[in-house]
Amino acid sequence: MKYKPLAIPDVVLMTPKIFADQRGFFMETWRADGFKKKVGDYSFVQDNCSKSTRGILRGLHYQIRHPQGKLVRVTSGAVFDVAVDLRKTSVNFGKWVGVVLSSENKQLLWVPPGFAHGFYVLSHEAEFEYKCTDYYNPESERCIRWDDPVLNIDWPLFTDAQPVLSPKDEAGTSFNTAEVYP
Ligand SMILES: Cc1cn([C@H]2C[C@H](O)[C@@H](COP(=O)(O)OP(=O)(O)O[C@H]3O[C@H](C)C(=O)[C@H](O)[C@H]3O)O2)c(=O)[nH]c1=O
Repeated sequence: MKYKPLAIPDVVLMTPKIFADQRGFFMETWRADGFKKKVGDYSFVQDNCSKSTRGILRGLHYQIRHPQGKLVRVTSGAVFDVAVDLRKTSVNFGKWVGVVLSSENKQLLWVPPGFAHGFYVLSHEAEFEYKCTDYYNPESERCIRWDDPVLNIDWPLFTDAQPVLSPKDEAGTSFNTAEVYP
């Protein structure tokens, strides 16, 4: 497994070693020892999976209490995955990083607690799997709009349609009015 800190160094792009043979491939997608050494001492308590179709955008989500670290990957298709630093004391407060995650590149992204997370589906369909460091806590869920002008995220949008959002995401707040982490 290779671990590469991104422009916001707490966000880490992980590239598994792929063992390909005539049957297909094998890869280790996560090891506690390597993750603890290279990323940090986190425990995962919940695994999630979602499926979306082309042009769907989920996010930008975070839990203001019970903040979740997320180790995310795409098992089918491709998405543009975004993490936004919501830690007020961070030098990268309000900054974002984005990467393409796909079943082709098989990469994983570590999104630490303190970040908002979202993704935009680039392929016909995408299955998205992730491990979380805390449990789902709907009361503390918050959403910032994907198109917030201050965050100014450069989503690789299709020109033929606006992103498809859930009502919750349509009703997201602005970054300037969002609750953030101390
Ligand atoms: C997140 C979650 C949701 N749910 C239920 C609540 C709803 O009835 C249904 C769909 O939830 P939601 O529309 O919030 O799902 P997403 O839009 O995919 O939200 C997720 O997508 C973005 C990208 C994230 O980073 C978060 O993990 C999460 O907010 O699943 C659960 O039962 N447990 C959960 O952990």
